[in-house]
Amino acid sequence: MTGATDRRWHPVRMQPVHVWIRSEARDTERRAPVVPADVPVLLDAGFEVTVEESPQRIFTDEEYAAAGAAIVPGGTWTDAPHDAYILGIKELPDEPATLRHQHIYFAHAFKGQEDARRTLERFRRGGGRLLDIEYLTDADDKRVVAFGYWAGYVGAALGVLHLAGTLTAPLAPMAKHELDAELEQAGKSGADQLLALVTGARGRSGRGAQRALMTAGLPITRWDRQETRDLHKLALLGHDMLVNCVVTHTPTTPFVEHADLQHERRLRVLADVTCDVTGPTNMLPVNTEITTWQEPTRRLHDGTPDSPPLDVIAIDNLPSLLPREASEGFSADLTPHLLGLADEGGPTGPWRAAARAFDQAMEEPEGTQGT
Ligand SMILES: NC(=O)c1ccc[n+]([C@@H]2O[C@H](COP(=O)([O-])OP(=O)(O)OC[C@H]3O[C@@H](n4cnc5c(N)ncnc54)[C@H](O)[C@@H]3O)[C@@H](O)[C@H]2O)c1
Repeated sequence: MTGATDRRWHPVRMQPVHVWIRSEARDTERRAPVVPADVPVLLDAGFEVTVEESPQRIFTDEEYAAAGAAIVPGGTWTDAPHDAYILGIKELPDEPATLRHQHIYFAHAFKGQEDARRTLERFRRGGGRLLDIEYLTDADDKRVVAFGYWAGYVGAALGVLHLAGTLTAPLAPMAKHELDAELEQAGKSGADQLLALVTGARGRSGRGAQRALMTAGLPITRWDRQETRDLHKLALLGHDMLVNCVVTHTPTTPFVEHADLQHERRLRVLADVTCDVTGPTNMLPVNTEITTWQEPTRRLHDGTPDSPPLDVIAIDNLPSLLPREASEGFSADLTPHLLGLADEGGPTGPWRAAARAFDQAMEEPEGTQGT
């Protein structure tokens, strides 16, 4: 980290830090980055907190008002004071064409897609800055806030329900107690005799996946880096379900390849939480497409006389299916870092890391991002 001082982040702040929680543009997105229960934490630290009205958010406007936030109409962030941090989860609406504020959200804008370039261009034109939550990292380069736990929970749960024959589409956001009741029922109906393997078991989503499997009573095999070093394919294929929660950037022997499908196997469901379906480190190259809330499962192989058909679940917005729990967990992790925006010496390390990632993306010449 360089010691360079940023004009926008001068150590001596005259104004309190202003966090402006915008309404989400995507109408299926019910999550919130900060929940009402955490608003007083920010207010007590001297922050100003504004929340836009939203008909779809899992927490009501009244809950935010009762917590002490100022409530304003949806979409008014465009007129927010210049120094307000505009906080959201998913993409911004297409307008305005120029972005002048500092925005905190998941923009997926640093990997060279067409949309990414357009987003960065909007920031360039308006002089604003993107502090992408994916790039809030600590000194060990580890992400400090993520939705992984509930992604793993929901991914494994959907896998269990599919094994039990009770998964119904289209999927819709639900309450955890409803999902848990379905898991317990699936367990009682025989799913508790099925074998589940969780890869990436020590990570956030791996831990969430195990929790859901325990709710249904399935026996769990847990593999992380050490257990996959010498990959035991026959052991892997001897499970009914694989819940994949691995994050790796180094090419590694994939867990399930096309040739494996001809072997005698028990495996019949792949729940791919990672969803890295087109990346160079896709651990499940038998699948190259995501699945959706409308069609959560897809058949990958019809089976052989000795082996069952194989289906995949690879939904890339799993936490949105449990919006309340996902928001609460995320807010608990993010709020202490928001406090770091008001640090005496300027915003703390993770914010500086996110700002560096943005500056780097802005500096890269056209067409080289993500290569
Ligand atoms: N589908 C969704 O809706 C959704 C939502 C959030 C996150 N995700 C994705 O889920 C994935 C997991 O995220 P996370 O927060 O759990 O990550 P994490 O970093 O907490 O955990 C990853 C785990 O994988 C392990 N690992 C790495 N290489 C391995 C290997 N070769 N064999 C076995 N284990 C290995 C690591 O040791 C670690 O324990 C990410 O790709 C993330 O983008 C998906």
